Amino acid sequence: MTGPAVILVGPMGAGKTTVGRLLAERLDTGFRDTDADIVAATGKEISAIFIDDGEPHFRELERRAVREAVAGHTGVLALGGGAVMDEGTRALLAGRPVVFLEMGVAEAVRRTGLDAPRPLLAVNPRQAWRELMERRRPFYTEVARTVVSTEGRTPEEVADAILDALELRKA
Ligand SMILES: Nc1ncnc2c1ncn2[C@@H]1O[C@H](COP(=O)(O)OP(=O)(O)OP(=O)(O)O)[C@@H](O)[C@H]1O
Ligand SMILES: O=C(O)C1=C[C@@H](O)[C@@H](O)[C@H](O)C1
Ligand SMILES: [Mg+2]
Repeated sequence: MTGPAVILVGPMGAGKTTVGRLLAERLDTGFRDTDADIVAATGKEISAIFIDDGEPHFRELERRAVREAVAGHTGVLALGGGAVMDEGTRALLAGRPVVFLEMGVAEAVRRTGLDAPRPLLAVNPRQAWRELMERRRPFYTEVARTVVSTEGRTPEEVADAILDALELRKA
């Protein structure tokens, strides 16, 4: 099956973008992120798309961005945190090298508080994150070939764990 060498899924703040970039460097390949593709295509930040156009519109853009990236990218691909909620996207991911980057709520709130605003966590981030994970965990697990914990690991250590889990280390 052609397509990305690694596909990263997981909740906001799991490190898909940070670890994905590192992993692409280690594998000497390209990095692509569907959130960044959507920003580039629309000329708008993700939070602005949510506010101006609504979440359903964002999800439609995301569906298309995932399809294009899975068809056209052979390096490391990070998906938006909510992409796996779409049934067609889950079907597209079947049999591919998908990694679920996992962490607990305390760490999630610490990390997502640090940088870019996440529209879905704007109000009561702790409770919002917990509810989100309850809904999403079965889908992350369903699409994943392997689950890698990001708790207590630096992004470099997470990248190493992914290389081991997918047996991608060069001899
Ligand atoms: N293993 C880690 N340990 C500590 N901090 C981390 C780790 N991985 C990522 N971070 C930090 O957590 C924040 C979120 O990381 P990142 O943006 O890569 O997450 P993401 O999964 O791409 O989130 P989103 O779904 O919102 O795009 C960043 O500030 C990043 O530096
Ligand atoms: O988990 C989510 O639903 C999201 C995660 C981010 O990657 C962005 O795609 C957006 O902020 C929504
Ligand atoms: Mg990201």
